[in-house]
Amino acid sequence: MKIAVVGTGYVGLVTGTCLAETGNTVTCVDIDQRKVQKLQSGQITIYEPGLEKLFDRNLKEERLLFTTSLADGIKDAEIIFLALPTPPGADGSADLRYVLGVADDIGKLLQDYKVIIDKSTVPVGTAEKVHAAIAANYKGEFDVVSNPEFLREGVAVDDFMKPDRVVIGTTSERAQKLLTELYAPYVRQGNPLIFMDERSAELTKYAANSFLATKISFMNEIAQLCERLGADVDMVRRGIGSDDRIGKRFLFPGIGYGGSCFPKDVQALVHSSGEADYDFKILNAVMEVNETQKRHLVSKIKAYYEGGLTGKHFALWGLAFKPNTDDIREAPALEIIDALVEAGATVTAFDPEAMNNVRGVIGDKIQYAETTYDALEGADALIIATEWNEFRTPDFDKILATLKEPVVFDGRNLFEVQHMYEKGFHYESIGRPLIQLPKIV
Ligand SMILES: NC(=O)c1ccc[n+]([C@@H]2O[C@H](COP(=O)([O-])OP(=O)(O)OC[C@H]3O[C@@H](n4cnc5c(N)ncnc54)[C@H](O)[C@@H]3O)[C@@H](O)[C@H]2O)c1
Ligand SMILES: O=c1ccn([C@@H]2O[C@H](COP(=O)(O)OP(=O)(O)O[C@H]3O[C@H](CO)[C@@H](O)[C@H](O)[C@H]3O)[C@@H](O)[C@H]2O)c(=O)[nH]1
Repeated sequence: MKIAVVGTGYVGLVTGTCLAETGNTVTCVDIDQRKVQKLQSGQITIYEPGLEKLFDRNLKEERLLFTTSLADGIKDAEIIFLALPTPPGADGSADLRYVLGVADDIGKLLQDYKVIIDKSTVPVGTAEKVHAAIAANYKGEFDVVSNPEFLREGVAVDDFMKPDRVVIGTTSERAQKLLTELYAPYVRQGNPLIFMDERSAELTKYAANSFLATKISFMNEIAQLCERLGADVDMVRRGIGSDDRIGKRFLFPGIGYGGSCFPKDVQALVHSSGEADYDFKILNAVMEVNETQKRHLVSKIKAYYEGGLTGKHFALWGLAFKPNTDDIREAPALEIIDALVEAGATVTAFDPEAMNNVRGVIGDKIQYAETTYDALEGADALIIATEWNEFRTPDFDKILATLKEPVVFDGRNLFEVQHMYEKGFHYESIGRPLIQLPKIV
């Protein structure tokens, strides 16, 4: 099939590349000229494991094309995906200006039947707005479908190629037929294509993200309780996760959820609820708990250094909002940095992929290390903010030998508490017992 993908950011590039991989010809459109030039010249613009190989192959075989011209991009396409940003507005609502702006442009360009698919995360009723924006300028037949994307950064290729499910919101039989054909190679393993109306599909996306965020905030509160009651959240997690009804995944406490989706989507659903005259109480609490959790590790650090943080120097492992991505949107590590610097401390950070992005945003507010161990030079303590695999089995003796004092604040519970104690560390993590060593400060 001939496909256009409008918006070549994270979702657009993964969608375009994975659709080309099964033999479709995909033209990706973006207004960012530099991005398009880079992609045309064969340089991938995001770090996503496994994507580059597919990108190279499909670019070389001319199934994957890039342009800044919407008219050229959609001219021959049967299907147009919108993978445009929907950032939070000042009031928390999803900003639809990009989606509706492009819909308006598409309306001026359409000449024959096409299916316009909304892959962006958008509030209930957006498919109708997109339809109206196109219909204002185009009087022929077309369909607008809500087809939310559930991929996770870091495993996005697998999530797209072998999705748990594909949700398709449309009541048009013609669009259903086309999308059944398009997605056939991806749902071969028996995972379902779930058809529903547009509004339910739009809400499904927000419900999924909000439910997962709720799971995380719930576990962060259990972790808070563990710290107060002398229980171990790792044990509680295993104890409840083995019940199929609860499930093992997304039960990891930490430094709060971040990334480009959960914070904005929970906020947007709360806003939509308000507009529908409904107070979504659970989600308000989920957001409040997350804000508290983002400050929790720094609270522990401040409590440890009774004399204050002025003049203290910290090594920070991890900047990306989660491992296997260079994405730093709403990364909790950035809030930790702000709080430490504000309290008079200095920071040297290391992240395997995200340092360039961080440099672009906060510049020399912190120092950047070449390796995990370089970051430790001259530091009073180590702080862990992202659970990259390479941080999981470090050379503890080297850490002991390099840090000024053997102190580790771990926001991701990477190490065994007992092991750290035996090694001689003062080790604080989230929701687990603290085995007290004599204070060093
Ligand atoms: N990032 C994820 O993991 C993820 C997963 C599922 C769903 N989503 C949703 O998908 C949508 C896109 O997210 P993203 O992370 O890919 O965003 P992004 O910011 O990475 O990419 C958006 C792209 O759209 C381009 N763009 C903006 N205006 C344009 C226009 N008028 N014409 C053409 N291109 C234009 C931008 O230049 C940018 O390259 C959002 O609604 C998001 O909530 C994201
Ligand atoms: O047990 C857990 C699991 C995750 N997180 C945090 O939650 C955030 C989000 O993680 P994850 O969901 O893995 O990352 P995203 O790539 O943002 O993916 C989410 O957001 C996407 C955009 O909407 C959706 O498509 C995905 O299905 C949804 O998982 C990160 O800060 C994680 O550190 C935890 O704190 N504990």
